[in-house]
Amino acid sequence: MKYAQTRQVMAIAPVIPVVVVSDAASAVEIARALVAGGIRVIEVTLRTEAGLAAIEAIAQQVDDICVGAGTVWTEAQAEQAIDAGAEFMVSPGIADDVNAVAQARDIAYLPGAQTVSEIAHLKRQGVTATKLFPASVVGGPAAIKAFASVFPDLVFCPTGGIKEDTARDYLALDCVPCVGGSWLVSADAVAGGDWEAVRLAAERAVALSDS
Ligand SMILES: O=C[C@H](O)COP(=O)(O)O
Ligand SMILES: CC(=O)C(=O)O
Repeated sequence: MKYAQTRQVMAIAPVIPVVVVSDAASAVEIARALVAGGIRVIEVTLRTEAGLAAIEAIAQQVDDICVGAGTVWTEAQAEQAIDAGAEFMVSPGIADDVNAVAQARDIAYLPGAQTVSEIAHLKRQGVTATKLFPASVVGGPAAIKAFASVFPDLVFCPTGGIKEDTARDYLALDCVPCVGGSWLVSADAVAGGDWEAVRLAAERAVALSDS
């Protein structure tokens, strides 16, 4: 069982941008803008029809970015995402079938948890890195501190309700190498094709790792 790759993905940038795309062409533009701003990782959710095609397009057309699939719930979705070029997978909660595919195909995987019992379940499955979702609702940095006290060997990628002005509070914790968030790629920027706004948001996100 290899989970080192998950921590490698988490080390790429202080923020994993989570995107919901409506077409593959704009997904490629988003990915290029993120790379131009210094963020070389992107999680494309499978919440839209375009998700898989977007992952494939980014994998084929954008250099120097680690593309992953988010909102992966089923074995079939996991297989399709990896075949499309996903280098990591994310689930908002526990999805044992997806974990099994991740292990079988030796790919990075970040499953979500909200409670101590869910984290304990993931740990029993061999998971050493989990996302906390929705982080702001579950209790924010204070909740992560409490979870870390009983799971000192785990790292977290809190996601959900985190913004540019609150990300540092999470990143200040030793057990949080990165956070996830959709704020870098706003719906307005995508609707207006404002890739410069995405690039600038990515630049500011890179700066979050400055102490
Ligand atoms: O739907 C949730 C996103 O995946 C991440 O949450 P966010 O939009 O609050 O950053
Ligand atoms: C919330 C998230 O990251 C996901 O949908 O996978």
